[in-house]
Amino acid sequence: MESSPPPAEAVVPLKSSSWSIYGRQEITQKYEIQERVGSGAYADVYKARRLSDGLFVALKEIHDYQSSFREIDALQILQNCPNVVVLHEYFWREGEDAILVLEYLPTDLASVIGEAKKNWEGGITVGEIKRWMIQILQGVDACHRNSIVHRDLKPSNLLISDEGVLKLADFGQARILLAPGFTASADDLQHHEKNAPTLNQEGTFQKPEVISTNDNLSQQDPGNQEQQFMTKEEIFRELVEHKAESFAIDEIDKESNVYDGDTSCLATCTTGEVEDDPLKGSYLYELEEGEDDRYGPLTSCVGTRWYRAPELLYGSIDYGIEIDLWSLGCIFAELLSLDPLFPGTSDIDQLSRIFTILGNLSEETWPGCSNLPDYKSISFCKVINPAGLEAKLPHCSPEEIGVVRKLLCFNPAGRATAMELLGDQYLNDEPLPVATSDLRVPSTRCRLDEDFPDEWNGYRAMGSDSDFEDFGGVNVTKTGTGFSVRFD
Ligand SMILES: Nc1ncnc2c1ncn2[C@@H]1O[C@H](COP(=O)(O)OP(=O)(O)OP(=O)(O)O)[C@@H](O)[C@H]1O
Repeated sequence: MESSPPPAEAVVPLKSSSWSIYGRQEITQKYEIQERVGSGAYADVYKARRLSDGLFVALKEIHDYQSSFREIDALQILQNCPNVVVLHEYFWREGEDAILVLEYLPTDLASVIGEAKKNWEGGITVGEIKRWMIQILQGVDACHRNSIVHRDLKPSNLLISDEGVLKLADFGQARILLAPGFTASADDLQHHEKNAPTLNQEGTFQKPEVISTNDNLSQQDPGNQEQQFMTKEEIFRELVEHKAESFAIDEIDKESNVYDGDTSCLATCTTGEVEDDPLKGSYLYELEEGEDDRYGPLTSCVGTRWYRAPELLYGSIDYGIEIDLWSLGCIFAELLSLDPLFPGTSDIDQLSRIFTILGNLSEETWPGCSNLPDYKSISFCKVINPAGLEAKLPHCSPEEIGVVRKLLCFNPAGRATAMELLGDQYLNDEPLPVATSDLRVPSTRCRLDEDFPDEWNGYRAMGSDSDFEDFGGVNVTKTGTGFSVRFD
């Protein structure tokens, strides 16, 4: 707990009395607001000090009902996970924005990568990379074991404490894939967490939980008594059932006009772009005249394209935890190379970049992919010689590339789970992961717009989907059934 006041320069309040949070008496009675630290698509985040004990917190004011609901729900379920941001309390009344009181985390993985690229000779060491990976995997594993799919994993949503502890944050797009008959009471969830399976040396899942939160992976507690094993197939079967249940919930949401933040590539267009969108016919939820569009899909998911799984780019609404695993592959590649792996400027450009490296998505690489909603609307010319991950990760060892490859598999069922990767030989081989306390942590958050203007332009462009002028090296033509993309 922080008790002493921060250095003067850290509290220079970037304040405006017009901030709506000042109108919330229940907040100002308990917290002293210090500065605004971030603004996202749905929320403003402030650094504040709890008056009772001086603890620094982040106040997240969420302007969207659905996001508030999702974030609170997910964080309550994950409250005991050391690699997920702590929700201290929340304030939410009918007709008002929700305010979440979160633990304050001064930096994030995007800043580590930015700092390493700019100032660290030799980049991030292998031992550091492994420790970051382990922490990310433990956070993602906790989500997935609780049937939560995060849906927006990216380096800037992986927040980091001064001590180097990494925590998953921004659960505004998370979905809880409920098991039939599973009610998420606090007791159930603690029990679920405690008894969740983990991977053992033989590649089967073992109960109860033995993954250590200690620094040394090899010091896991061997003393578990109960020996129940589940195969990967059994775990996936369970998750497929959860997926079906979740889909039913999406339908219910739709009927009650509480829209899901659709994560298909189409969801990233702005309203003005809809008319020009080649895949317009596939929009999931088109607004009726006079309908409230606050929760509509058209503004959701902006800013996540670089980490988005191919099935989402092709408009899948029948997906599960595997979309997070694709994002993990992109994040790990970025940790290794310090550059985003697939920095697409539009969704079609995103797919083009993926295919240029990995080869085309086809029935051979993923049987059944031709049933994806937008698969037939757009055809990509065959990439004769895919460049391969080696071309994007030229300084990486085969083992490092192997870890990324296990995640960037077209067929979602073929992607390694977080549990499996935690047991991966790569993480247990020399050089071993450094201790968390030995990780280098930047003292501030990297401002992408200031530190990396080129990348920032790319991030900004992520909001637009239909701008064919953005295509570099890709030729798009209209066909009878949709569009065809040729690589120049
Ligand atoms: N617990 C926290 N501690 C410190 N800063 C935080 C915390 N949570 C969020 N922030 C900052 O606020 C920014 C916006 O928060 P967040 O990503 O949760 O909101 P969002 O509206 O869902 O964003 P996005 O549009 O990126 O998805 C983050 O990028 C981060 O800089």
